[in-house]
Amino acid sequence: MIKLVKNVEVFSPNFLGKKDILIAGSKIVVIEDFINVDSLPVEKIDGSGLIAVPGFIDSHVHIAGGGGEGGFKTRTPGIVFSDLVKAGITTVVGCLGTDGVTRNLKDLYAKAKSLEEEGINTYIYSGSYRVPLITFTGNLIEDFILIDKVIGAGEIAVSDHRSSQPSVDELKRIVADARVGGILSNKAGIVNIHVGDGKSMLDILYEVVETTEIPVTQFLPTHINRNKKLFEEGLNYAKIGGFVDFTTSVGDLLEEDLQAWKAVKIYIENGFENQVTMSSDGQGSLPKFNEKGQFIGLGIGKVSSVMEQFKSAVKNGVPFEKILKAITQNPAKILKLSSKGVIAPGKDADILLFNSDLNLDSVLCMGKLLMSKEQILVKGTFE
Ligand SMILES: CC(C)C[C@H](NC(=O)C[C@H](N)C(=O)O)C(=O)O
Ligand SMILES: [Zn+2]
Ligand SMILES: [Zn+2]
Repeated sequence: MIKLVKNVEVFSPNFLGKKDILIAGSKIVVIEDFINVDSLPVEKIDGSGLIAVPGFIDSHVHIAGGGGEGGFKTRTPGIVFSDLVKAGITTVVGCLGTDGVTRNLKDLYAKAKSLEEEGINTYIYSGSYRVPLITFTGNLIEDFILIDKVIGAGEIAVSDHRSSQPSVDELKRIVADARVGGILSNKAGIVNIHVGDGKSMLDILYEVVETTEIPVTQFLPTHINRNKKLFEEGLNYAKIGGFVDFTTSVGDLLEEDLQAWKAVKIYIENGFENQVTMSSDGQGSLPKFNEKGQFIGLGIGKVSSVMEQFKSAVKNGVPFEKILKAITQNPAKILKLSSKGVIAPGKDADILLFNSDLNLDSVLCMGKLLMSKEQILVKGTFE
């Protein structure tokens, strides 16, 4: 099927101006000021007054559910397909968290396949919080080579009372295997690190980088906006070239000024606009423990928070194309999703259309319309 998006302001994330975008199948093929296809059977989408941006990439979602830190009744449900569509998320990376026992990788894989059949792009991380890592094949390198959806390992917990207290040698082996697994399978081999509230913060990552040949870019540490000290330490980590991911779901758990959009703004002002990303921790639990380590309650991560933080950034004057990079081009590069994250000929047709008051009007994923004129066109199987 050929589609033509007419007369739309394009932020690729860089601003391209008012353009026509020709889509054939799942790919963007031509972007020009004016494309005339009157002789062809083309589905026209009127982009007048609308803004086109790349589909959002959420690098950290507990798509099959998570939680459990308050006992069985606090196990969270898996993600509902249209929640992702409404959040403008066209690519998601699924992960396991604290509970790597009742949650397992086969279930995570099956949920990723389910979401893919329902209409969005999905990938997964091998592993969970704990070391030794749970894997599909018993060997992380083999997971990369044999399981197409595996693009990384995580979320591996450090500096957290719920972690497995991994040694630096254990983490070295994991990141070494992820690197080689990624190289052999032409994938990112990224290691998604859950950083907790512990005082050791990013120390173990510095130690791995300082005592091996492995580049700091092999890691994607997340939750860096979870407390002020970690937020500050992340700036030093970015200075050595590290990537930093901020969690969008924690708004009500943090002091006001640690919301993801503000963290991104400050990192951009410090020159790290190509090293920052935002992810939702959707369907993950957001547990609270008191200073004695006692569980006092929990919330649930929401994928909608990516869209909320994006809008907050724009409303607070963060340049459109800069906050966009944090949820499109940057995660695409870090996750080595080379056909994603940018609106350009040859890239996948994952495109969001916003109207002038920044409400999501349409969602195209691999060239298929999932939402149009603010109406969901494609729902999940049981929605
Ligand atoms: C960033 C903070 C607020 C939330 C964060 N969530 C997870 O890591 C996921 C959760 N443990 C799960 O397994 O579902 C946390 O618990 O520290
Ligand atoms: Zn986490
Ligand atoms: Zn998580």
